[in-house]
Amino acid sequence: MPPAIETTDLVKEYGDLRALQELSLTVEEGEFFGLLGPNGAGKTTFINTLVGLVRKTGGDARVFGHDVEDDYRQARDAIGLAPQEFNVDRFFPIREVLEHKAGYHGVPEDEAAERADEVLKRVGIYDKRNERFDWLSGGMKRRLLLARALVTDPDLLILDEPTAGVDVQLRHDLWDLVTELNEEGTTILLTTHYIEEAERLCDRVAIMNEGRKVTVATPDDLKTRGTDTISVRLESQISAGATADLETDLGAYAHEVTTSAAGESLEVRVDDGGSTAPQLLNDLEAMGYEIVDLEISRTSLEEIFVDLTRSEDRTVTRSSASSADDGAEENGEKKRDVEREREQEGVA
Ligand SMILES: Nc1ncnc2c1ncn2[C@@H]1O[C@H](COP(=O)(O)OP(=O)(O)OP(=O)(O)O)[C@@H](O)[C@H]1O
Repeated sequence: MPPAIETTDLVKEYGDLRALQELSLTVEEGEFFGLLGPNGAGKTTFINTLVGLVRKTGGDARVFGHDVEDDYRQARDAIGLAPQEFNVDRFFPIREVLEHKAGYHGVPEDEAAERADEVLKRVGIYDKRNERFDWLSGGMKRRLLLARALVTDPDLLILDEPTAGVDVQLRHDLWDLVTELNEEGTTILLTTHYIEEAERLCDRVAIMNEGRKVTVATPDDLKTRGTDTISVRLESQISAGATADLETDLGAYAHEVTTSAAGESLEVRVDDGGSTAPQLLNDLEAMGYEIVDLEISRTSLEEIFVDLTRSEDRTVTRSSASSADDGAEENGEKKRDVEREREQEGVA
């Protein structure tokens, strides 16, 4: 079986802005895969390329082996997309919106009605089935986007920030539901700004920055890339002059030694706090310090993420020749994208 998603050297340019820069990424069938990156990293552009809302400038993109442009229909039919934006027809009851969506992807009428009811129950808004989109609360709208993504029974579910702005209860409901779907065999691609969400749900995550893949790893592997901090409280004070000596004496394993202003505690940054702490204790005692308390803290995934995507200049590569006209053209493309999406989603 080919991978659920396979891109090779994928490039997308909006005018002179390179939103995707030779991005090669593979998501295996059955994986729960996270896409992380700061605002503007290219996550939505990547997704939109897969679902045919954006035309790639270069490279290759396949979904279950189907080229996303040459075999658009097969690739698109395999995907259920819950986008970031609410792009739902506002004039029909939501049950009909789902029926239209299923019909658009070739599901016969009777079956479409059954599926619509089934997914409305599954996401917990069946009692709202005869209401229109605008009458739903924000959280219910998010549930509906998920229902619409599921109504075609997709092999690949793409969730673009599904829990942005939802309350804690709904976030947990959605987590449970997508975990269940993944356990049933659906491959999931999730973009999120909540590191905790990625850590909790994903088998692997790709971190993107400025259209490039920075790294791909399991959340656990990522965490091992961070450093630990050992905080030590001392009985006696460290004199101002002794701090430099400490740095030299502990230099074999300490990346950084910081002493408090009053000199009664210090923080030592090391690779692995657990295995280094006994050595540090010995060394400090040998120097004549008495230890009152010691605590080890790990770098959070969030800190590692910030570190990996730290950038002097947050803007994506854009030539200095960029003009106001280019901007208008890009906006035009954005508009065309939305129109195409509406067309494809069965909206007017
Ligand atoms: N249609 C468009 N026309 C011009 N530029 C665009 C268009 N769509 C996206 N961009 C630009 O491409 C870059 C990547 O945007 P994209 O929306 O893919 O990022 P993202 O990682 O999804 O960001 P966020 O986390 O804020 O949703 C940004 O600089 C954005 O301004």
